[in-house]
Amino acid sequence: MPHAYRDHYFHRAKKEHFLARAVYKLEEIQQKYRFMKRGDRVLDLGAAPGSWMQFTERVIGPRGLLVGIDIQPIDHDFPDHVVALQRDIFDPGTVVELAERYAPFDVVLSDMAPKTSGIKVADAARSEVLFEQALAAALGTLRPGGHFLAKIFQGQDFHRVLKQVKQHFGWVKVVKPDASRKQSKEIYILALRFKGGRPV
Ligand SMILES: C[S@@+](CC[C@H](N)C(=O)[O-])C[C@H]1O[C@@H](n2cnc3c(N)ncnc32)[C@H](O)[C@@H]1O
Repeated sequence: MPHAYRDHYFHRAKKEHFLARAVYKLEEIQQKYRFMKRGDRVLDLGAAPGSWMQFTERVIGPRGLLVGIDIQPIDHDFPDHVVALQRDIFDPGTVVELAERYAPFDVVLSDMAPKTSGIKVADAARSEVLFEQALAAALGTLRPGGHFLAKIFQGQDFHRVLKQVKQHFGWVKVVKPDASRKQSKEIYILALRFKGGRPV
């Protein structure tokens, strides 16, 4: 990581033994909206290296279930109620496996991000595709009344994507946590109260 990015949150994550500074974005959203509860079943997409998993595992406790997936390996020792899988969300078998083996989920999280090229329009377009894939996974695995939180880089298609989310959830809010770098185009869409299932 370039030295310039080693900010307050980076050092805090090291000190508090979190695998990434990203944890503070989820912590902030959870503290404000309390959308995850003890005993929940949670799916975390784009979970490597695993800081959201570390945080979520503590929120849901041993009676919950956490499934984290990433194309990269998730190399961390988690307790028994946590499953870490190396999978590509674009592989059609991934959502089928999640739906058949682990659904229904109370909450679907996605912090998935493309490898950035520095070309803002291209990076936003790839992030929007990842977001739509996360939304499809959520629609196929959430229980009615469940919640969805996902990252997206704001680009040309942002409002179309937001409209799509609003069709499926009772309450939707765009959130920019303090821990998200100001210069970054990333924001999170928090969508509560899934209106109902659709087959995978
Ligand atoms: C910002 S990182 C996630 C950090 C994570 N939330 C944490 O707290 O440790 C974004 C992740 O999205 C993953 N990702 C990107 N494309 C993916 C895909 N097609 N399928 C699954 N994961 C993907 C990347 O491998 C990367 O690990």
